Amino acid sequence: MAAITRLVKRTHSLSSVARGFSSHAPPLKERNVQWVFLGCPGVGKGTYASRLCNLLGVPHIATGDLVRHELASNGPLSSQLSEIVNQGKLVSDEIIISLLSKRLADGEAKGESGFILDGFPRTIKQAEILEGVTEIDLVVNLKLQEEALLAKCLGRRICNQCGGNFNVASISVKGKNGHPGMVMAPLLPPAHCMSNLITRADDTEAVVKERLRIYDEKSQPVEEFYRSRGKLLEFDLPGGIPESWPKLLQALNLDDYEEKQSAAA
Ligand SMILES: Nc1ncnc2c1ncn2[C@@H]1O[C@H](COP(=O)(O)OP(=O)(O)O)[C@@H](O)[C@H]1O
Repeated sequence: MAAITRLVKRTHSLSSVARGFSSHAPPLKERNVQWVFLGCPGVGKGTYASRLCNLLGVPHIATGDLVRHELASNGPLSSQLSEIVNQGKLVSDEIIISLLSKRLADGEAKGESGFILDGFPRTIKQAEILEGVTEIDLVVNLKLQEEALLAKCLGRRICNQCGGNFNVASISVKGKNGHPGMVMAPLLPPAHCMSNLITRADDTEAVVKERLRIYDEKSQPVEEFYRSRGKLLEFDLPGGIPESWPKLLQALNLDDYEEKQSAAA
């Protein structure tokens, strides 16, 4: 705790996060969900978190997107950030908290309520800071067999016009050690995006391997942090989106919710 207090004193980060989050969060029934998505690079946190956000009407806040946005802005942090991100390392807690607190404060000014955080917290220190300022209702830990993770990262493509996320990898993992095999079809872009596809600079084999190593070292302990608080929902992805999405909704008790939403639409 002292270390966090020091971090906070040095960066004033706690007060700025607290400004971003409502410090006196209303009881759960009166506010939207405050969830966290954990999982290795390539697991699909962004895909499932953003689908759930559309369903639940809460913002999808991905710290990786905040970092990429800052990088693209060519602001004072850009060159420092590009070096860190392109080596697959983690950005400092200080920088990430300042980006996140600004995003939360901007959202609050626009009347946003609730969130799904994707890619945060990634260290125990970040988890402790978050715990100090707001209540997290649920932490979803997405899991996928390791063999599929690298292929999924290498297959990722983004349309530089519409911002859509796609995946050109066709993945087939053989069953072993009691795990069933799985097939994941590519998520191909529509024809008009084809010529606009780009690959993230940090989705090269060497950098993805380093990100996976850093996940094991720094982020896996965050799973235990939430497990010990009874907040962790483990979810083994059974395949691609068509197989996984309905099962994830079931696991979250939202299968009815989706039907009601589409009936109301
Ligand atoms: N919470 C965080 N703490 C530190 N660095 C972060 C955090 N979130 C994102 N980053 C930085 O942004 C990069 C991209 O993040 P992200 O898009 O979440 O990638 P991934 O596919 O590895 O989950 C990370 O490799 C890291 O450098």
